[in-house]
Order: sequence, then structure tokens, then C-alpha cells
Amino acid sequence: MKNYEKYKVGYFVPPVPSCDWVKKDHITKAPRWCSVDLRDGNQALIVPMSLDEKLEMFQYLCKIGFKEIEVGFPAASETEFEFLRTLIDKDLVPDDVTLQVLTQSRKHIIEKTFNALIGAKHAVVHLYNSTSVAQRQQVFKASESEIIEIAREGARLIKEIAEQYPDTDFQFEYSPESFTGTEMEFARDICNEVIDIWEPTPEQKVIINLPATVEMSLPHVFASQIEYMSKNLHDRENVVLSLHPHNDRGTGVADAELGLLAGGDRIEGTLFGNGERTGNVDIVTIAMNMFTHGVDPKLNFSNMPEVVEAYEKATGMTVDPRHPYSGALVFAAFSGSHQDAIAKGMKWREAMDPTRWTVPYLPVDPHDVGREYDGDVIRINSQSGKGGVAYVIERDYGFVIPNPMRAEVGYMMKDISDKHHEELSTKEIFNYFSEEYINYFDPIDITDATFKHTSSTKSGASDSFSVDMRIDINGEIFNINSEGNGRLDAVSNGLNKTPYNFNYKFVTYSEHAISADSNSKAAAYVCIEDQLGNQFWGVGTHDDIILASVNALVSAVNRMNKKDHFVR
Ligand SMILES: CC(=O)SCCNC(=O)CCNC(=O)[C@H](O)C(C)(C)COP(=O)(O)OP(=O)(O)OC[C@H]1O[C@@H](n2cnc3c(N)ncnc32)[C@H](O)[C@@H]1OP(=O)(O)O
Ligand SMILES: CC(C)C(=O)C(=O)O
Repeated sequence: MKNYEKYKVGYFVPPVPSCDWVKKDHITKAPRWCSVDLRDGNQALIVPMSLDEKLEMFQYLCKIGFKEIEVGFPAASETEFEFLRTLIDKDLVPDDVTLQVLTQSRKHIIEKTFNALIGAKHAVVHLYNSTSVAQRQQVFKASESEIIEIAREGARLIKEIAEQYPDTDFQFEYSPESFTGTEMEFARDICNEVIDIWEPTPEQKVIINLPATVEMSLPHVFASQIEYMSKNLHDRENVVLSLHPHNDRGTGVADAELGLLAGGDRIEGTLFGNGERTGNVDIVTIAMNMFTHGVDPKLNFSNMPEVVEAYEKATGMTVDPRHPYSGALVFAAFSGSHQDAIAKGMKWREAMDPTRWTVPYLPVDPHDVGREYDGDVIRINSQSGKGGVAYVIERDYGFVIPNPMRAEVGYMMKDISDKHHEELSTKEIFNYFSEEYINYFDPIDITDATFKHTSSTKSGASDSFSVDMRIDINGEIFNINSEGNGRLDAVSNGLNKTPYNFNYKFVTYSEHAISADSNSKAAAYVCIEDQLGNQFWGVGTHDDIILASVNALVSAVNRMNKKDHFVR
């Protein structure tokens, strides 16, 4: 027998499967969110949170915007009980936040749970018992009617005890735990039995929470189960249908999203999906998925690095660098074509429509989750391309590298990163760029250049310029006067008046003011070509745009010299 032959599907499809949810293309409003970080998340930690850690986490969950928080299982331990008492006795619960607590359907546990809640303003008492075939057979060794009786007894007791505390606004919640391994008709029946006991009203609705305690099926099966339950629960208009997916198959978020389309009103989950085994459903991802469809999720993740820090501190878990929306690398584009598209997309957005976000490869604007464009998005390594390199140099240093020069600079940086086998910071990139191209005055240095512009009155005659300059070539000084039909032409002709033979022609020239922090105000780019067709770029900077262009020409000629082109 092969190992996989041990398994077969263990879930149940509804007797009359329907899939109205498939007609809806996105979630149009935020569900009621319930954080179970302090209960389901906590019970999955190697070392559960201490009282202080729970308090800090509770306050942080309130800050994010959770209005319903399952704070624990008060009958589980002294810490759990004490935590609840501290929240209530120290008045630490905001008026608009409801505490939720979990209890098994056992008398002493229910009683202890209510004791822990004395004095609470609003509270959800959450009752559960297992309903799946496996649990009925193997754990409870009970018939369907006996399992229903466990639920009914708990429901009755909760209702009865709650009446003794009229100062607390109680809401009741029931979970057929292990719902995903339960026959749908049985799940329907047990939930309806509980609903009938609790007799919900529009003012006091009941929460029926359907957990994928263990995720067993494809998400569309879960959605059709939810749709079936939604259509078959008693008093549906007074029932809040809650979903509590886990992530055993890695599709907890898909379950939650399809489940919402299928009739779910509420989601129980945790930050970043901490929870038993592979975790509870990740509320950050569901909320941000909604956000990127233009829907207000009613939770605030605008400072995601802070959320990550708070979570990691409280749980001792780490957020994976690739975790959706929150991981350290989720905005990083290393590869050339992604960088090129992002850089162009950012520019397009700035120029065409800053109100919309459609930048390729980035489903969310990093600024919307407290991340930066600098450093977070375009990062350079050996997979990068010219677009990304040019983008970071322009963004951080204000140099707009001309298009024809970009490939050369891009390949230079790729090569360095490849050889060093490491990512390059923008500072390192600029230093390499600067060292190679900008104001490269070895062996030629031109100083004291003063130009005269001689306009011709003859029609059709072109303008001419003269220059007086001092040329230093390897320590030999030449004071030269020369002319040309442009300033750079005059300088070029002057170079050829020295005993050296500079054999090149101009290919292109461009210049711009530098906006980023810089000592110089202008940058110029010159490309020349030697007799063999090799091209050489030089970049010049100066306060004076004319002298910036002279510096660019000198840099280009000096770079050509690196190839032994100087012949005396
Ligand atoms: C899917 C979920 O996350 S469900 C929540 C799970 N979370 C937790 O269990 C954390 C907190 N739990 C605890 O601290 C403990 O389990 C306590 C304090 C609640 C109970 O402790 P104990 O009674 O010592 O142990 P335990 O939980 O093993 O009890 C098992 C018994 O309860 C029964 N039981 C389990 N769940 C339920 C339930 N929801 N309703 C009624 N009975 C239940 C079992 O059938 C078993 O019965 P048996 O004694 O007749 O065999
Ligand atoms: C108690 C229930 C809701 C639960 O945690 C689960 O089934 O995962």
C-alpha cells in the first residue's frame, strides 16, 4: 500500500450544493473582525504570553482598530483568568471594544468563565464542542444526539447564568468545532438547536462561528459549505455568521475571502496568521487584500513595521521576509525588468495621475503601509538592470543619466555586484558611478576657461566661440586660445592644439540642473567616439552649466585615455 493511499477526502459537501458566491467578484465591505491572537494564537505559542505581554498586545490590537477581541480561555490557567480580571478591574477596555472568551461546554468551566467576566461592560461568551465524525467516534465516543445534547446543555447554562448579570451586555457565540469534518446536515442541525435555545433578536443577535478547525478542502468547497449554512440557519437575520479558518492547506485566506462572498459576516483570525499548527487565518492579509481593491478594511495597518514589531515582541514569532504586505522584502525589486517597469510606473503616476495606484509589480503603495520607496523598493544586485540603477541614482542624487548611457552604467553595477556577490547600496552605486564618470581629471585637467561669444552679422553664418584656458596634461601646462562653432568645439580644438593627438568625434551632449542635495548645481553628459567606433561617456558637474559641460568633455577624453588613446 502506498502512503498516500492512507488518505481520502474527509469533508462533506452540502446535500444541495450552491455557489451563488461565484457571481461576486470582490468583497465590498469590511466584515466584523475578531482578533483571536490572545486566545487561539496564544495557545499555539511555545511559551504562552505573560500577563504583561497580553496587556501590551491587547492595547495594540485596540490601537489597530479591533472592536472584538477574544482575550482568552479564562478557565485554562491563572494567567488567563488574571488577565481578564486585570482588564476589567483596571478599566482597560475601551467602551467600544467587546471582550470575547472561550469555554468548553462543561459546567465548572462555564461557571469559571462567567466569574472571570464579572463587571465587564460588553462580552461575547463563546461556547464550542466538537462535531466532526472523527471527534464523535474517537474522542467523545458519542452519538449525534449525545453531541447535540452537549451543545444544548452548554447553551442553556450560558443563557441562565448570563441572566444573573444584567449589567453586562452579553452576546453568545457557538462554534461546531471541527466543522470541516462534519456532515453539513448535522452541522446545520446542531447550530439550529443552539440558536433555538438562545432565541436571538435584532437587538441581541447570536454569533454562529464556523471554523475550519483543520482546513481539509479546496476553498470553493468551504465556500459552498458556508453558503449552505447561511441559507439554512434558523433566524438567519438575527445570526451573525462568523468564520474561523485555519491554514493547514495554506489556503486560509482564500477560505475566508470566499466564505465572506458566500455569506460570512465576521472573521476570527490573528495577526500574520499565528495559531495552531500552520496557523489561524491571517487578518493582515485579508484586510490588505480588501484595501488593494479600494475597500476600507476598518483596521489600520498604515504603520506595518510597527505592527510587525509589536507582534514579534509579544509572540516571539517572526514575520517571514516574503509575508504578504508586511515582510521585509515584499516591496523589493532586484530584477532588471521589474525595476524598469516600477521606475517608469512611478514616473507615469507622478505625471499622469497621482491619485491612483497602478504601478506595475507593486499591488500596494509602500507608503500606505509605512514603508519607503528609498531603500525598500528598487534594490541593486547582479539581477538588476539599467532602469533600476538609473532610477536610484536620480532618486537619491539627482543625476538624470541619459538614456543611451544607462546600459553602460547598469552593466557596470551588475558586474560589480556579481563579482562581489552582494547587493549594492545606493551610496555604493553612486560612489562607483562618481569615481568612474564624474569630473574625471586624470591626466587632463582644464582650468581658468573663459569664453567669448562672437555673433556673426553675415546671414547664414554660424555663431563662433573662443576660449582662453589652461590645460594641464600629466603636469605639462599649456595656455591655449582656440575657437570653435560652439563652446565644447572650442575646447576640443584647444586640446588638439597641444602636442597630443586626440582623435574623437562628438556623439551626444546633454545637461540638467541638479535638484537633489549636491554641492554642484548642474550636471552635463558628453559622449565621444574614437576612430574604432568605441564610445566614451563623461559626466561633469559645476555651479556653472558651461563649465559642467567642459568637465564632462574632459572626463570623456580622460576615460578614452584609459584605453591608451593618447598619441603624442
Ligand atoms: C480548536 C480549539 O482551539 S478549541 C480550544 C482549545 N484550547 C484549549 O484547550 C486551551 C485551554 N484548555 C485547557 O486549559 C484545558 O483543556 C481545560 C482547563 C479547558 C480543561 O482541562 P481538563 O479538563 O483538565 O482537560 P481536557 O481539556 O483534556 O478535558 C478533556 C475532557 O473534556 C471533554 N471536552 C473537550 N472539549 C469539550 C467541549 N468543548 N465541551 C465539552 N466537553 C469537552 C473531553 O471529551 C474530555 O472528556 P473526558 O474527561 O470525559 O474524557
Ligand atoms: C473553538 C474553535 C472556534 C476553534 O478555535 C477552532 O475550531 O479552531
